[in-house]
Parts: sequence; C-alpha cells; structure tokens
Amino acid sequence: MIEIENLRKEYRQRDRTVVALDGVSLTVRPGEIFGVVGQSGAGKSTLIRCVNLLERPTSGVVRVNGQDMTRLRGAELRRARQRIGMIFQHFNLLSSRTVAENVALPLEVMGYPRRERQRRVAELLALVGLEDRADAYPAQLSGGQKQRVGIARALAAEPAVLLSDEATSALDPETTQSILALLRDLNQRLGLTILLITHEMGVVKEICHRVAVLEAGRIVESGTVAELASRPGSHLATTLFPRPALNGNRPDGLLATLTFVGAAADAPVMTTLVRQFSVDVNVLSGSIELVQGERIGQLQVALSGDRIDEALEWLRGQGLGVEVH
Ligand SMILES: Nc1ncnc2c1ncn2[C@@H]1O[C@H](COP(=O)(O)OP(=O)(O)OP(=O)(O)O)[C@@H](O)[C@H]1O
Repeated sequence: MIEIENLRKEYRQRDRTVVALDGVSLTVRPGEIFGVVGQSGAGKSTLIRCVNLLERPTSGVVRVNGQDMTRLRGAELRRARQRIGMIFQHFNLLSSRTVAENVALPLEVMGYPRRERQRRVAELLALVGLEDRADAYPAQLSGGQKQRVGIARALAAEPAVLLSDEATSALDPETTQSILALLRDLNQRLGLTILLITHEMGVVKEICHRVAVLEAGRIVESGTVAELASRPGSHLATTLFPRPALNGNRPDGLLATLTFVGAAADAPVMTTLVRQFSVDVNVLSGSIELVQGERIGQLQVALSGDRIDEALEWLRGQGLGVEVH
C-alpha cells in the first residue's frame, strides 16, 4: 500500500525554482497495479523517486505500508527502502557480475548468509524464468532477459511494493508483452503492489488496474481504464481509444461517441433507440477491445430525430458513456 498526500517537490536552481510536483495525492491499494502516465517533464520520475526517497519531497507525506518515509533518515531509511523494489528502463545491472551475482547483491547488503543467498537466488531466477542463465553476464543477455534479472533483483528482499520506472520503454513490443505478463503474474501470485510510470499507453491498457494522468506536476485525471474510457472529455480515453477520423465528411445529424463497458456491451441499445425513440442511427465506425478481461466497445454514430435528447439520457441511464461532438 502506498499513500501519497499533497506531495510537493521543488528543485532549486541558482536563479529559479522548478516545481516538479505540485500537490499530488494518490493511493495505491494493496495488490493493485497503478499506472502514472504523462508527457516528458510532467514529473513522473520525480514522483516515483519520492516514494523511496531517492528524492526527498519538499513537503507532503509518502507512506509505504503505513510507514511515513519522509520521517526516516540514515539506517532506518535504508531498511525501509529494502522493502521497496525498483526496476528501471535501462536495467541498471552490474556488468562485471553474473546474473546470479546481480540478483544476490541486495541479499549481500542485507547480510544474508551464503547458503541462504544461493537458495533465494535460485528461487528468484526460477520465478522470472532464468534458471539456466545464472552464470551468464549481462552483456550476453537480451533486453528482456536483462529486465527479468532486474525484476529478480528487485524482489530479492521480498518487498511489499515494486516501483517500475519505464521498465519496458527500451524493449521491443513482443518483449514488452512478455515482461508485462511477468509483472501481471507476480502481482497475482505474490499479491505484489506495483506503482509504475510509463509514457506507453499500451502498458496502461495491458496491466494497470487504475491509472492517473500527471500534467505539469498535478494529477488531472484518475480512475480505472473502463471508467476513463466512458468519461466524456477524458484526454486519456481519447489517447487509449483513438476516435477514427471522419476524413472531413461531417455527416448529417448529431455526432456522438458511445462507449460500452462490460455488460452494457451486450444490451441491444441501438434497437431500443430506433424503436422507442424513433431516432435514426447512422453508425460511422465501431470497435471492441478486451481490456484486462473486460470488453470496452465504442461506436461513433450520427443521430437524427426529434427525441435525441431523451434518447441520450436513456443511453446514459443504461451505463453507456455518451460524448457529443
Ligand atoms: N535534478 C533536477 N534538478 C532540476 N530540475 C529537475 C531535476 N529533475 C527533474 N527536474 C525538472 O522537474 C520536472 C519534472 O521532471 P521529471 O523527470 O520528474 O519528469 P518526467 O515526467 O519523468 O519526464 P521524463 O519522462 O522526460 O523523464 C522537469 O521540469 C525537469 O526538468
């Protein structure tokens, strides 16, 4: 569990102050995968680095499993950090150490006896599917394998939470899928709580239970992917589910995007629209996607008739997202 309250981070430079985080509050629930997205410079790295105090917040509170990280210093902070795993875009492996030795590093720092270390490293390498590469050096591994080593190392001390800093940004799409599948599996099997930052929308769709959008140091939207998909005016929704272009042909009638989530996707709403409200429906485009087991459908339609307002109200009442353009 990660609780962030009113977090502010200023970087003081000689002649100016940069406000990287400006009152950020969010909670990552136990066992949840929470994504933070935002453009370059939005403050994502600063946010994640404030959770394990790699950056000290200017003000605000960061609690990890109930412990206020901002109050800790020295040995106490080091101990608390051991309960927080972190993985990085460029893996941050030591090139002079083998895979097994890289994974063993946090255990050495924590003073685990040799035998215990070996047992735990073998367990971790099996967990990430690298049992047969224990003696390889990082230079002999693919990007995906390097990230698996990074994940094994991050989990060495059995952390309660994992921070992921653009962990798939340097990987090709297929490898990205396999790393995301591994993270999802670890989340489910170990109940691992994950806070990840990314600029890749595919990552959000693939594994995040909830997501927040960071813009100039502030959270401007947050919710589940399904909630955001059907929220009119959501910028994230239009990025996650791009509306097809109409190629300059604006059809007659009222142009609207209808979003169906889960059970709403099964209801015969179009038929009702025509029969009950005498509304003509011209379907311009449509798509349906499976996002984390839930169907999210979108229809772009042009509606005409005298009772459109009533029909739109009825659609909203059926749980559809209705965005009029
Ligand atoms: N050490 C630093 N000193 C001064 N300013 C900094 C420092 N680190 C970050 N910043 C500034 O803080 C703001 C947020 O940066 P941050 O790296 O957190 O954003 P980001 O969303 O992670 O971007 P990117 O994806 O490009 O890394 C930016 O304006 C950046 O220039």
